[in-house]
Amino acid sequence: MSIIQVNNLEKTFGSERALAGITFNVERGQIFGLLGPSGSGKTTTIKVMTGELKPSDGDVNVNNFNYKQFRKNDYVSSLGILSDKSSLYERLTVKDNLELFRKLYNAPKGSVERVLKDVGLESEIDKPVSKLSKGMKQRILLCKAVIHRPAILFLDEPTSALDPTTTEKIHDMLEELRDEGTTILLTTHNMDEATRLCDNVAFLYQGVIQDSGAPAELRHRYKRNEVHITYTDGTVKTVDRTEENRSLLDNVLFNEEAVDVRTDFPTLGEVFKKVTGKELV
Ligand SMILES: Nc1ncnc2c1ncn2[C@@H]1O[C@H](COP(=O)(O)OP(=O)(O)OP(=O)(O)O)[C@@H](O)[C@H]1O
Repeated sequence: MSIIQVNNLEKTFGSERALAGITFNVERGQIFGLLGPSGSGKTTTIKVMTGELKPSDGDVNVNNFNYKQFRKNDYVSSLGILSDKSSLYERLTVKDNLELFRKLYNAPKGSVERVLKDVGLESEIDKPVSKLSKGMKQRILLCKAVIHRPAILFLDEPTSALDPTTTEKIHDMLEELRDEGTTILLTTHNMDEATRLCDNVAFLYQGVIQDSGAPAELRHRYKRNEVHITYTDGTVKTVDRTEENRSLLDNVLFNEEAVDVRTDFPTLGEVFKKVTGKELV
């Protein structure tokens, strides 16, 4: 059974309809990406799942808890959350910050050193948080979210506005967490991030899931039926992959007339634009 089940979830704020009845499931041990431009409803979805907001309609079950039980301690302690509201005590050291959360969640001694090692920041353990760079703080916030080894991790735009090296380190850590069995639900605008990390994604736009699937499957589903041939003299020809071009394509491959033969797989960003008519920015 799926660890996250969202059925016809609706959320309205007064006359504003943030979620217009969305349905999706996440399997245990997957990284699932909610992709959408600003205002599409990603944060609202996460806030419902973390118990911060109540659904206006529909049903949500996470890790065998119904949304009506999302305020229970057992539920809350099974989650790790990283959002733009997550914060650290600037004047305390990295160690003191993380020890506070370790004790709060009853995590074993040594957990602080373990998570810091995972994000490559063990040498910063005695520094006050105020002395760290933005990328380092984000990695410490991730440590805070996972110190108690939660079953499910909710990440609201975990790498937005971070440099490529920090982003890479965070991606490595998320993959390790998945390998250990953690289920991760993240939101992002970043299609490269989604393509690299996510087992499945849902395209959210105007409070509606417009399409969903594995990134490779979506790219395959929306591919153009064209083949680009680069011949040995440098000329490039584009032909449709149809029955009547079969012998031409066979010849190209068999006679080694071409230096490159490529089919056109759109990027996930191009697929998003095709589905919604909107750039994912
Ligand atoms: N507390 C609130 N009161 C009123 N409207 C809200 C509230 N929270 C969200 N909304 C509205 O719901 C819609 C979805 O917002 P949400 O924050 O979920 O989008 P998002 O996809 O996370 O965007 P971003 O990428 O900018 O964070 C927006 O139109 C927003 O204005």
